[in-house]
Amino acid sequence: MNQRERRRIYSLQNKDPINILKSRIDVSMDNLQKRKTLNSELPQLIQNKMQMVNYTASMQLQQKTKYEQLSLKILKEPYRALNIKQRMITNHFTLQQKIQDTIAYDCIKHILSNTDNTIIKGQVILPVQNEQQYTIPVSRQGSRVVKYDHYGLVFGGHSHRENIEIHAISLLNGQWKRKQEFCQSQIEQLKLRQILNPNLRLGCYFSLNIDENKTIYAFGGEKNTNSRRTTNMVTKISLEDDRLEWQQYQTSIGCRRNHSGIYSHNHLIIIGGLDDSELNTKFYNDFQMINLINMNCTQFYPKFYSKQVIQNDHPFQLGIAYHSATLVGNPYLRMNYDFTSNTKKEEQVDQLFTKEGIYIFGGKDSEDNLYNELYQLIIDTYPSVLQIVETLGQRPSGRRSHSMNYDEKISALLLFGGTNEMECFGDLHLLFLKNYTWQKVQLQGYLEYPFRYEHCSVYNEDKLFIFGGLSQNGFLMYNPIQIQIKFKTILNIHFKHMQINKVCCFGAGYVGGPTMAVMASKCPKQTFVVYDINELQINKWNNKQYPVYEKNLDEYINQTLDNNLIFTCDIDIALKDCDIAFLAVNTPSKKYGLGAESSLDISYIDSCLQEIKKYPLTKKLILVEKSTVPIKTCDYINAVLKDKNICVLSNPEFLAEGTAIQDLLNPDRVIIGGTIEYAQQLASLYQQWVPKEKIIFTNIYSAELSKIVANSFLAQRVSSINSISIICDKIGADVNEISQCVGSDSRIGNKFLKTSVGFGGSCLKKDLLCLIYLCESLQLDEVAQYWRQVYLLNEFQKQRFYNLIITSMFNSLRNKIIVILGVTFKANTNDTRESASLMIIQKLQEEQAILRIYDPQGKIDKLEQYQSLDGIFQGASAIVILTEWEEFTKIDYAQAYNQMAKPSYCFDGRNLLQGDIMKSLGFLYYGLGRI
Ligand SMILES: NC(=O)c1ccc[n+]([C@@H]2O[C@H](COP(=O)([O-])OP(=O)(O)OC[C@H]3O[C@@H](n4cnc5c(N)ncnc54)[C@H](O)[C@@H]3O)[C@@H](O)[C@H]2O)c1
Ligand SMILES: O=c1ccn([C@@H]2O[C@H](COP(=O)(O)OP(=O)(O)O[C@H]3O[C@H](CO)[C@@H](O)[C@H](O)[C@H]3O)[C@@H](O)[C@H]2O)c(=O)[nH]1
Repeated sequence: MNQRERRRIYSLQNKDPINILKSRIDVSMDNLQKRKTLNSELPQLIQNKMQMVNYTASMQLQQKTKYEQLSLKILKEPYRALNIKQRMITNHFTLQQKIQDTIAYDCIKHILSNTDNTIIKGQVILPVQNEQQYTIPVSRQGSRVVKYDHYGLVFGGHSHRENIEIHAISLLNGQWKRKQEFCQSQIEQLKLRQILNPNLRLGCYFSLNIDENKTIYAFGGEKNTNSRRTTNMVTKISLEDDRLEWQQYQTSIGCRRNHSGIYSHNHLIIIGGLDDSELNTKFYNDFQMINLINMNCTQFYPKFYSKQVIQNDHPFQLGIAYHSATLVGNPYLRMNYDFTSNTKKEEQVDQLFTKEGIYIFGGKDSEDNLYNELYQLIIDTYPSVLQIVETLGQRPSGRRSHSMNYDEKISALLLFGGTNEMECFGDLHLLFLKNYTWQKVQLQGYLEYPFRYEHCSVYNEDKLFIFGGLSQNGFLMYNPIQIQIKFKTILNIHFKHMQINKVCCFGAGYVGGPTMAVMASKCPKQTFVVYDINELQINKWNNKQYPVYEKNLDEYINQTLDNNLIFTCDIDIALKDCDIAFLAVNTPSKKYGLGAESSLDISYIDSCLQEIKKYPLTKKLILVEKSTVPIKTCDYINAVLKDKNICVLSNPEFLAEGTAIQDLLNPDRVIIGGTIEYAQQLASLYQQWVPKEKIIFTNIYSAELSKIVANSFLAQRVSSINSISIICDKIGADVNEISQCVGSDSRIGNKFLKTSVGFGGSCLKKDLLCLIYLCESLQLDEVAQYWRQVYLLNEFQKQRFYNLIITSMFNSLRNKIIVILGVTFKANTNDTRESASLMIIQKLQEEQAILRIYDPQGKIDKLEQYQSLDGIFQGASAIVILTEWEEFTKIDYAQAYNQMAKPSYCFDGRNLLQGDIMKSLGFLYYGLGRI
């Protein structure tokens, strides 16, 4: 670890976190004040904008003469050279007016129309590098990169050694260039020159730019790794084939590093930075311009505006360093554009100019306060202007040593990584200049790699390449990463919340009832009608004797029933003037014919379609598949109802029984597949309580398939852990411990790793079988076999459990009393469909055992059950636990043991009890996969 690194870590360790936190809170409070205007005080904001327009107009008059004398003095020399100064000035003023109008218009347009429905995803990729063939640079911090054709040229940086060479990373595939390729001659020559002249070298924390002639300019930074002194030199490197140059020039501005340097029009604009070569660290707050033709330097003093009001204080009073600055726009465009010829084009150019300038974000001052405003420095006005940009959306938190790029195609700034001293960021944010809205990119893939600061990055097409930097722990980052950005949906259709007035639902079962109750409570302005052909079922709902047992269901029914929630058997009440109809009827495994026991039976869906077909619809009906259906059921619905004015969407339900209300209130995601215009209409309901980013729009087949796949994955996890329980039984390991160890890996996760007597329920098995059937019908035999094994293992686990009971009891169960605890397929539901207990009870009956069955909620048809646990253990030989009801953990097993026949067995099909305690009480205890 070098001295600087030690100093850095020391300073991190010795920072008073409370003070840091306090200053951060101060900054946030301040921002909160500033930002309050955005939504609530819109008219005021617009007024401000208009005042600004008027103000600018009067300023323009006053300044016109001065402007004519002084305009373009610094940056506009090339304009003068082309003798178009006069035209530029005139146009500039009309332009200024338009800019202000555009800003005001943009702002109103955005807030009123809410068009930012783009989901932006970023795939984090680690490009595979071949060390044999490629020149891979050593890890480093503080290096810089510029774009050169399809390469990022990486210069300098600080690591355990001097980094004077240039590396090229392909911006197409993120691979370092082959040794034999890429301007080998230039690099070799540069190296040679550096060796000949050791003063010509690049250190780190400098700024790097490339001009239109492919000449690279570096300014400032540390001279080299050893001395680590700052410099004020400009290094100029020409990479043109036959004009290779490597020159250095002294400038008159202060030596510095961690400044920002931006190339524009033969000038370098330098902002801030710091110099710690001497004992006292000096933070700069100046704006300097280096003329790259004659190396003359000029300091300039922008007028500072905040909220369109001129400020007396300089925003960077205490200096600014470790920030990022990025140029937006291209002054050449304006120079060559004929404003008189084409008004349409003129508008486009105006749009661009509105956003032009150098954008500055982040960094810190000499007292370690972080900046988190976005500043725009407009350099081509006189005087130049520095203003705080009022942005919408979630602005990135204050940070330093991040990186910022600009992409012209999407007109957005891309801000990545950095640190706030307490944490290191791995996030990517986009600021769309179209509407000044920040949007955070949802990253996927190698999520542990992005976190870094003091890195460098370059953007090309839709990929951000990131190299070097330090990790949270201050270690150098080795892996270069690439983030591929995908824009999921850019929607310009506006939500019209009030367009949906009435919603109906076919099916008042486990899904239909709770789903409509929650929807009705969250969407009080819409009416929800639940329709079922089963009158008994409807009566139960209307009399609050719910046919389903779900925690908190009562609360939602009480809130809504007879207000905006109706249960009925009358199809007219359901379909009259209805906007959206959910199909939430049962789709069990088919019991007959082709695909029997595998394919899903959609005859109940079919019966709904027949009802709809008969009904005289008066307006367009959005028909939503809420039931789990076989793939392409949507095509079938369209075929059946082809003469009706309908649109089909797929919106599968992911609630699990026992936690239905919670799942409906906070779904992990809401998937809506189908025509986007109608999907939006449905989304407008969900948006009343589900965060926008959780609503995923897909194509309709993807939505249908994703439901079947999700349940198959869940089944696969249960079978996986159950298969391990079998191994554990053989070798004496404990499957609960394995679940804990394996589930602690965040990639694997700890859910759905509880071993059991086998998964049950109306969904997992039937949906898994539906996937198997799909594979078979597509003649994908290997894939079908893979999934079938998940199903077979589940059957085996049930069989294994009743074999365990029978063999442990010496195959002699006849007339023995066996207590069955639990018949539901899991706890907290009254549902017994496909419950493992059904099979086990049947097998024990075949052994002629006397069964005493108890379940707090579940009831199996035609089977006598105990209403409570009273007297249930008297004279029994065994207890068999089949459902993980909490009530079963609270039984006094010592007392139960005393009442039971001896030997007393306990077969725990859920690993619910503590085996050693049960054994110490005298039980012959058998769990799954545990000693
Ligand atoms: N139960 C769950 O936890 C769950 C979760 C997610 C998805 N799903 C899926 O949702 C669908 C419904 O499941 P469920 O558990 O609510 O079923 P369910 O059996 O509890 O309820 C279905 C209801 O539909 C009614 N019905 C049948 N034909 C009808 C018709 N033509 N018109 C009106 N009503 C009719 C039945 O009478 C019944 O009350 C299934 O496809 C299932 O796979 C279920
Ligand atoms: O670690 C575990 C988790 C579950 N199970 C068993 O797996 C079965 C299914 O459980 P669960 O998925 O919680 O219940 P369901 O209500 O059937 O819900 C599933 O099926 C629904 C209907 O499609 C989906 O909406 C849900 O997302 C999906 O979890 C039950 O027998 C559980 O006891 C285990 O054995 N071990």
